[in-house]
Amino acid sequence: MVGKSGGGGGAAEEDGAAAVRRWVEAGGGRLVMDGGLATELEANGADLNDPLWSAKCLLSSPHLIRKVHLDYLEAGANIIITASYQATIQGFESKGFSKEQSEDLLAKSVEIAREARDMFLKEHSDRPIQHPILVAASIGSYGAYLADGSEYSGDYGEAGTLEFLKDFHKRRLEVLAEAGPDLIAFETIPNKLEAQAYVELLDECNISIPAWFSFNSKDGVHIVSGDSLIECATIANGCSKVGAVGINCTPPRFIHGLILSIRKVTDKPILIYPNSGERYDAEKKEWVESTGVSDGDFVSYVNEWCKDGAVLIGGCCRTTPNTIKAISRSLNQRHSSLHLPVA
Ligand code: MET
Ligand SMILES: [Zn+2]
Repeated sequence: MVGKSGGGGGAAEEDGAAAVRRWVEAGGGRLVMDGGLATELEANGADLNDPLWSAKCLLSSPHLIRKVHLDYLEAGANIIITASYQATIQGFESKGFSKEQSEDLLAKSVEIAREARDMFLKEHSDRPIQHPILVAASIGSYGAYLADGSEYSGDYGEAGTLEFLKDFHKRRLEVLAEAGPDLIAFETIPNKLEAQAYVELLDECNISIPAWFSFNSKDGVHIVSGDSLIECATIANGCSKVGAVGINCTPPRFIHGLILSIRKVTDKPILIYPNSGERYDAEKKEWVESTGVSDGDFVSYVNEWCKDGAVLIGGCCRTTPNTIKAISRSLNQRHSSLHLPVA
């Protein structure tokens, strides 16, 4: 069995959705996720113009990653997502690192997040935090590793075979699971094939940590490759290790309809962490600002998403600790009356 249990743990054989429901309940019925990590690292001065994107900070500025995790925790996040989104063994090797060093860098992303959690809990030890604080190990798609924008097209050309994708992600998944996160976050999944590869790997690698599957959409109906969200959510629903299914890095205006589609095919907890509504121009490698929504507008959607059935809510690219603070306030968590053993 790969993975140590943390953040409240639970029996190893507990199914993923049951584990997430237990955490959600301990959070008073909702959990707040963090906001954009990479874009917030940039806002803190990091230069991420590199194929490793946010994972570059694992090499150059781990303290900055820890700071951003802490900023999100202070803003009220219950879940922080590690800087491993674009961290891959293959990506580090192409920078000249050995396999062992590359694996250590992956594990380091989880260690930094755990450290931030420990610091946060210590900082608040006079009035101990009772709600769950969880570390989710991010796994970005093969397209994210390619760093050519294909995580927003899901078009992998020749490489788009099930076996290739499983082989690409396998060791990375094992290393991240062994580093002791509470959850595995398969984020920004652009196509059905990659979802299938993840499901098979979770079983074949005997991963004992609950995972979430989060897809992205550009039209409010399909995921970015054009594959049907309903089919993708059905694949996630078929895996007992998947604890939650949802949408990330997608404009807020599309979320309502997407939640309704997911609900048609699964009872698993639903998670939502949209981007700010701006569009990423993959060629220019920049966010196009005009269509973004303000933190206030973003939060005006939160009630609707809750009514639709989302129980884990946060933000993705270009959302900030202020966005998360606003979400946290609006979810009105009753921290003082909650009880859950942390880590
Ligand atoms: C392109 S989506 C990126 C997700 C990642 N968790 C981040 O916020 O950096
Ligand atoms: Zn994003």
